[in-house]
Amino acid sequence: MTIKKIGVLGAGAMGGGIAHLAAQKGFEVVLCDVDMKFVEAGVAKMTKLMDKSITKGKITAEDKEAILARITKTTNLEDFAEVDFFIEAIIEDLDIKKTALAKVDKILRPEVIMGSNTSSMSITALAASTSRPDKFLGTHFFNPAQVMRLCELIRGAMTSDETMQRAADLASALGKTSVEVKKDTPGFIVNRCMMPQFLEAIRLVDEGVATPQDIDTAVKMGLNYPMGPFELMDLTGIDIAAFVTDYFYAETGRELWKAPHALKSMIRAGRLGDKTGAGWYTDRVKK
Ligand SMILES: NC(=O)c1ccc[n+]([C@@H]2O[C@H](COP(=O)([O-])OP(=O)(O)OC[C@H]3O[C@@H](n4cnc5c(N)ncnc54)[C@H](O)[C@@H]3O)[C@@H](O)[C@H]2O)c1
Repeated sequence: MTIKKIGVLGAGAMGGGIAHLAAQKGFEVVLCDVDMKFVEAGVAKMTKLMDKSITKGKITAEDKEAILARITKTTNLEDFAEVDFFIEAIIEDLDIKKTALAKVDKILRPEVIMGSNTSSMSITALAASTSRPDKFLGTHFFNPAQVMRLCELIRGAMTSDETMQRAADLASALGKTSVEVKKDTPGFIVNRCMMPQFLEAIRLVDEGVATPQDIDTAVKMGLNYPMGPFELMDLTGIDIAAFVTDYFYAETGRELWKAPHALKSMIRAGRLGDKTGAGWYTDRVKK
């Protein structure tokens, strides 16, 4: 089956980005959320981004109209009946995801592959809520999906080789480099590599070795990273970092993943990063 139409459930930061990317690449898209206002907000965000691209001469007004025309906006799951590939990008809650996936599974044609954009949950557990665990995998895009080059493809316990190959082909058609995560492990590859760096950086602060600012400077200048760990945590959310490390600890019991004191203090103080106006830094968000 040739993939022409992609279904995306959840029109937030990731679902909206994936829908935009797919429509840019010439796919028809069905974008669904619980309320039309969320779908409209997702489309408004892509429209704003495309208006900027027009100003910069990267795309034309006709390109923008063609991209938007490829997106069907809906709150009705039945509209997924004709899609050739499905991606779930809703809230990071296992029960809510499982309930939604079970409903969508009944609507999709039997041969259609289902991907989840979860950043942490077990692909095997999500797949078990459907009748097609062999045709279910993790399709982990990064934020913003239109820009970031990677897509992690995660095997659940039952995912078939054919499903992995077809998902890799789709990722490539979407302009992404994909990597195969052979086992359904917490954090997959990227978050598993990134979290120890966050935690070690926080421990350096706890030990009084250096300030967040100096650690960021050291990492950027010494390792040639585009951002330091504290800047990146402020951008992506300190609560997310805490959630992820608590989840890793609960799943593995390894001391390595125990949240350091300074991380807990930030959460208790309600300093969650840019979204709350302050995090490790107080001057990143423009008033
Ligand atoms: N934000 C990131 O940086 C990032 C990066 C990679 C992966 N992820 C993962 O992607 C997924 C989506 O994250 P996000 O940041 O886009 O979240 P978000 O909060 O921006 O958007 C989630 C959307 O899902 C909708 N939704 C919730 N329940 C629904 C349901 N039952 N049916 C239909 N729509 C529903 C919400 O209304 C909302 O519009 C999560 O699993 C998250 O862990 C996020």
